[in-house]
Amino acid sequence: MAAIKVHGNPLSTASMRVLATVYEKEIDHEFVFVDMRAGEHKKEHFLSFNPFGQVPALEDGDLKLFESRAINKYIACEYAVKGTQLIYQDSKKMAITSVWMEVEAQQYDPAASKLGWELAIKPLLGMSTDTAVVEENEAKLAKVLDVYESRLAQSKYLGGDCFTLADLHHLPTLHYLFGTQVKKHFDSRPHVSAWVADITARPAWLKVLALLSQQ
Ligand SMILES: N[C@@H](CCC(=O)N[C@@H](CS)C(=O)NCC(=O)O)C(=O)O
Repeated sequence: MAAIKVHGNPLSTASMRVLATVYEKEIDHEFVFVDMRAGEHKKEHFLSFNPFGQVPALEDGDLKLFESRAINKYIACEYAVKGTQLIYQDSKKMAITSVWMEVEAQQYDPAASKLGWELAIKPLLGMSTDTAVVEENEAKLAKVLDVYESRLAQSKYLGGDCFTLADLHHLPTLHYLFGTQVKKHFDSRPHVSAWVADITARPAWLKVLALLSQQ
């Protein structure tokens, strides 16, 4: 029997974030497909994992978790000896990594997710893009990327010398944004551009993309 179960949908950015971690950690796992088109995430069974009715959720024995970033922190701690070390054992190094994990969640992701929705997802659904929302969030994202450019000029990865969850958490939104006009904001900043090329080429991430391409 698999060690853990990931309940999610490969098209969902938050599910992709957890899958990237599971692949980095090389953990035996079962992926339980949640059919969002059929509304499975709003039905009783899935609500027992996440009362907010959003994917992903994790089951590890008796433990049930939701919120992709919290799931990833748990996996990185619980399976510390397996696969890639996605967190630091040293508390000062980990504190710095935690700062950049918060930056991703609080500064980067709100703008990146809105842009992904407006420029990548809405066109797929035949909905029209709100250009005012795009303009506002492109400006917000550009400011965040200026900070990233300075940070990455001094540090190979956001959290420090090694690839950590602080980098990994960006991968799903990067995937959607790179098919849009927003790519230019990453390309025009040399350290950000080199960092994106590095983290998106990781074998674990390529496995997530392979799963996505089967959908
Ligand atoms: N902060 C949550 C966000 C989860 C989330 O927004 N999931 C989306 C898919 S990416 C979802 O389930 N949307 C359906 C809904 O909100 O009804 C996490 O990181 O896990």
